[in-house]
Amino acid sequence: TILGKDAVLTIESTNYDFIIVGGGTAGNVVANRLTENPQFNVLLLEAGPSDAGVLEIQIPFLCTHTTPQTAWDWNYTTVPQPGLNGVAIAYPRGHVLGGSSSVNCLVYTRGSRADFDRYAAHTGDDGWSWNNMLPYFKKSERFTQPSDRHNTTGQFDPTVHGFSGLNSVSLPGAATGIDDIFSAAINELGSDFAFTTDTNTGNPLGFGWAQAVIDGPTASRSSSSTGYLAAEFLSRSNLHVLLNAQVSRIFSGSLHDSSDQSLLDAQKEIVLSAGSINTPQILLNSGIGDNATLQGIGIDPVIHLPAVGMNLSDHPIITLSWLVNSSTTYDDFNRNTTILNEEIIKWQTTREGPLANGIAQHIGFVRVPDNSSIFVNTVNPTSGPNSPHFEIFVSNFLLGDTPPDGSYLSISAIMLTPGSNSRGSVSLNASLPGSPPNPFQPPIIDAGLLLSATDVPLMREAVRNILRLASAPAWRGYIMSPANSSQPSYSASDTEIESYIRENSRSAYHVVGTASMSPEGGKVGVTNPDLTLKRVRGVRIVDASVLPYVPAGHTQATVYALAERASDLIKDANVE
Ligand SMILES: Cc1cc2nc3c(=O)[nH]c(=O)nc-3n(C[C@H](O)[C@H](O)[C@H](O)COP(=O)(O)OP(=O)(O)OC[C@H]3O[C@@H](n4cnc5c(N)ncnc54)[C@H](O)[C@@H]3O)c2cc1C
Repeated sequence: TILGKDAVLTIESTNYDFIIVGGGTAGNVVANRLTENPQFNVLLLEAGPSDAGVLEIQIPFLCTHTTPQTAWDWNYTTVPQPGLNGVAIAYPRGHVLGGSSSVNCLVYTRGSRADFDRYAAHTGDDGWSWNNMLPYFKKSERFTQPSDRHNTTGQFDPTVHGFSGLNSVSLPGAATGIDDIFSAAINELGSDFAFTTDTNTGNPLGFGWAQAVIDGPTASRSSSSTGYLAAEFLSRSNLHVLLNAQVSRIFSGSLHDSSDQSLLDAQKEIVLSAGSINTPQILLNSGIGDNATLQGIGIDPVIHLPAVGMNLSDHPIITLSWLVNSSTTYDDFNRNTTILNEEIIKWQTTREGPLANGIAQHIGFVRVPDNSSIFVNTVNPTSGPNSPHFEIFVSNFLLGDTPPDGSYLSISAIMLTPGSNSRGSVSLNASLPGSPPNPFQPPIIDAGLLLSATDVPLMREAVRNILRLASAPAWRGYIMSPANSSQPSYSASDTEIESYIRENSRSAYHVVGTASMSPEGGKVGVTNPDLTLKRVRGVRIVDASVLPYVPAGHTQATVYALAERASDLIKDANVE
């Protein structure tokens, strides 16, 4: 059942075993898995509206139209970022059923084996190791034929994928004019650019076809809502979904003074799945955080957990673009509504065509050698052997503000291994001295980007690799000139590249770590390895905020797998 906001009073009169806060990527997985047990009565509370029928969400290529500053975005902005020349950046998060899985850019990457072995070592729980998490990646995944039904033999490794899960994944669903050129370019370059069949095996190094959370047969975005809350699950009598319902705090306490607020009880557990920004916000508003800081802003401390909202970790991204000699790039879809509308009609009638593609056709992962001068006086921030330092992906259009004319190629790099000083935070905005913050106001967000000694050198290495890729002979006659005169050239100095990086890097929106897990009994951290909130009974956190380090890849696949394991942990802990 999905209930509108008016249903609050009905909700109050009902007895729930579990209340899940946040119908996003992780929350919907948990809602689905817990309600497999007909004995469990589950309420899922989502602050945002329904995703039903929203074309911008459904059509893969329109993913860049879903944020920032839309009705499906929390529309957050960070504080000025010292690492980005003092600029405050947009910091989107999904505010809609499906959460960020309804608005993200669909790229499906899992990170490296070493990332998960580091989570296991960090928590002392081998359940988080790659070998133990691979079954959960597979459980969540349904690898589908791409929408153009092309032969995918040799384009992915079926042994590491799942084929009967609830989150659809596929290879690009429409060929583009750059596919053959890209293949020729990586053949010409070899070494770091060598072809790899699949970057999701746990050893991502190399370049290959990009996978995305697109359901091939319907050419549509697969989100936690389309998969885990499909009609067959919503019809379960023990699953109740309340939309437009924003949770202010957990634990009983006074309401905020408005008639449309309610107190709800969970008999077994509250599961916080509000994401890396809102989960710590709810905890802090509930008096769970650093005692002195909470007192300072007029909140009565309940549990002293200083790590709440700290340790925020994220990936910086940089894009270089070129004007190209082509009439088949996707730029027109982003600047001409007549052309876009024609394509939308084609997509609706055939479930094929360019709009079935996401933002990346090709992807690759590069590791900087251990003996690089970057690491002479600093710790190598890699999670372990064979783990990449940066990712490169290729787009058949200008990723960014579309110029009024011209056809473009963009190559972007994400620096995957922020150093230990690159940590931001989520804190509360105490607007009026002496009165507690309004829990419905946005928190203060610091993304902590590009603050460590290794960050810019690794970004610079990534930019040099983009330039190497773009200068492969295969692109001759295709790439014409840089799209932007400030873009560094192949012969640019380190200083020139650094200034481009500081000026143009933005977030890849892979924020984690603000309610990190740590060993049982550990003094730092927010949750135990089984994701229970430290020093509290009956509260668990299941979302990206529990990851103590950002994985070396886009984060949604990790969140799906994490939520699948968390569901098993919750079920095991609540056997009658
Ligand atoms: C624009 C963008 C692009 C991205 N691109 C990619 C990509 O291409 N590939 C990739 O792998 N990852 C990508 N990511 C990251 C990825 O989507 C996230 O890491 C992941 O979805 C986070 O899942 P989550 O469950 O932690 O949080 P979310 O999915 O954000 O879910 C949190 C949910 O809780 C709800 N909520 C929050 N506060 C409250 C409250 N107080 N009361 C009730 N409900 C509340 C929210 O509305 C939301 O629905 C992107 C993210 C963004 C924002």
